[in-house]
Amino acid sequence: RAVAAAVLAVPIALSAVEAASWGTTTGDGTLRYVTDAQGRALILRGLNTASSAKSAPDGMPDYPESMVEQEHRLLGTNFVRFLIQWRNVEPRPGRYDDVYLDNVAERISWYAKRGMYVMLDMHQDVYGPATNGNGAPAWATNTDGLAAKAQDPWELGYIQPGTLRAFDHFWNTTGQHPELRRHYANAWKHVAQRFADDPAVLGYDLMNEPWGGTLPGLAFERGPLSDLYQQTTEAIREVDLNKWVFLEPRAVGVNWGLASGLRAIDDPRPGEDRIGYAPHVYPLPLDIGGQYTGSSEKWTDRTLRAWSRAVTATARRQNAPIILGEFGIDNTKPGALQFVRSVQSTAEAMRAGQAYWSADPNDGWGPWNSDKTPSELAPVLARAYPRAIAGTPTRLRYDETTATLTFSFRDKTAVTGSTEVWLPPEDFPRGATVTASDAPGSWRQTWDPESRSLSISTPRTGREHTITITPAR
Ligand SMILES: CN(C)c1ccc(C(=O)NC[C@H]2N[C@H](CO)[C@@H](O)[C@@H]2O)cc1
Repeated sequence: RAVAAAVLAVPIALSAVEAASWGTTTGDGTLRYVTDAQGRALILRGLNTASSAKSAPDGMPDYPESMVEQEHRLLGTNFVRFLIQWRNVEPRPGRYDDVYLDNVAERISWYAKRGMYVMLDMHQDVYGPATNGNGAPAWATNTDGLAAKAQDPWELGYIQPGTLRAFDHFWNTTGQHPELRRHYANAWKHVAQRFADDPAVLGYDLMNEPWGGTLPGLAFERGPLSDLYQQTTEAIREVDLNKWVFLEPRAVGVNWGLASGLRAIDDPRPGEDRIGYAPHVYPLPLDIGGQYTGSSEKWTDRTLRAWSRAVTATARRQNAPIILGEFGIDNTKPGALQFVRSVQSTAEAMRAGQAYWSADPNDGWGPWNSDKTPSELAPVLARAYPRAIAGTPTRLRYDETTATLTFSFRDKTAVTGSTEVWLPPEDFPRGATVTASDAPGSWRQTWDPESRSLSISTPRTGREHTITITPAR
């Protein structure tokens, strides 16, 4: 991995210099929030499900409904970044596989049954199976006969000559395949047509970890990547005016904390844009094999602060809510669980959604062992959080040392319902003690031990509300 990062670091160093010209604002966190049918701001927590789908012939993750129930109960998840693939949506040019989409719809219903939200992620790594990756169909893969051998580590596959060529044709950098981006946008249009009326589907993550082939990072993002996002958003809006469209920056560099060059995308829907920002974070010190200890921990923390500033700056440019689409680590590494807590705290301070990579059992990264029992990561992911806030959030923090959850919000017109908080059994075995900044007697709380859900209704006062929740003694 160190070799991979070093080889890749050259273009990054160049774009880092370029990126510096972009600068980043400190910002005060996200501007906007994804809201539910009652207008409440959603704080989304979930898993990426799942890497096993990448190689499955039917494109489905090896993750039964019983595991959805288990994660919802043990981790309190209310969200999933669900992997879908272009190869399964459009196995032949212009021909869509609706049986595949029926299978996706069934999985979505497992989450819907539990009040969970689904973001569909059009996943790719290293372009597609024909270049030893996953995602793109064979008919859309043009290597011109150049080598695209499997690599160890796998990331080096991105710079295989054949893979670079496949990406260059897709982005039409070669000028020889303008049809491929159109097919991609129309594949998304077909998916959106299928799920436009499914209330559990929150929106569409247009491309996982985009790579520009031979195009350097910022030119790639400002050019063909932003063009594809605009083209695809317009195609989706022909059939779906309401789901959120989520954009990812280029992976290399931005996952490490560099600024993104994405242009702001115009959403043709009537009313407010519904464009979200869904970056990933994989700090370079850990990506090149370091562990979250000593100097590597300090560098990683610097990375997380830079990442937060850069992501907030890009989200501001787009006026977009933020969902951290991926973060993860090999749990066997020293300091791994503390790293996960650091990322959770960083995303909380931005009031961003979070999806951990990944739900797959037995890969040493996820919350499940190979026998599907909870791993040592599970209680770390089982973190108290407000699932839906009856206003505009202004502050969110969980102090794991004292198991104290504090959040603040302002009243917002047209919001109905109460604020809903999930509390894990480990930290809140006997429920919670709740204090509010509102006058005693003006607010109410209800605790449901079965769903571990705390409901808090607050009066409309025009003043900021602050709620503090600690374990009941
Ligand atoms: C050279 N390029 C383009 C590159 C290198 C490395 C990653 C990566 O580690 N990604 C982090 C995780 N994300 C994927 C799934 O989206 C996982 O397989 C990686 O662990 C991405 C791209």
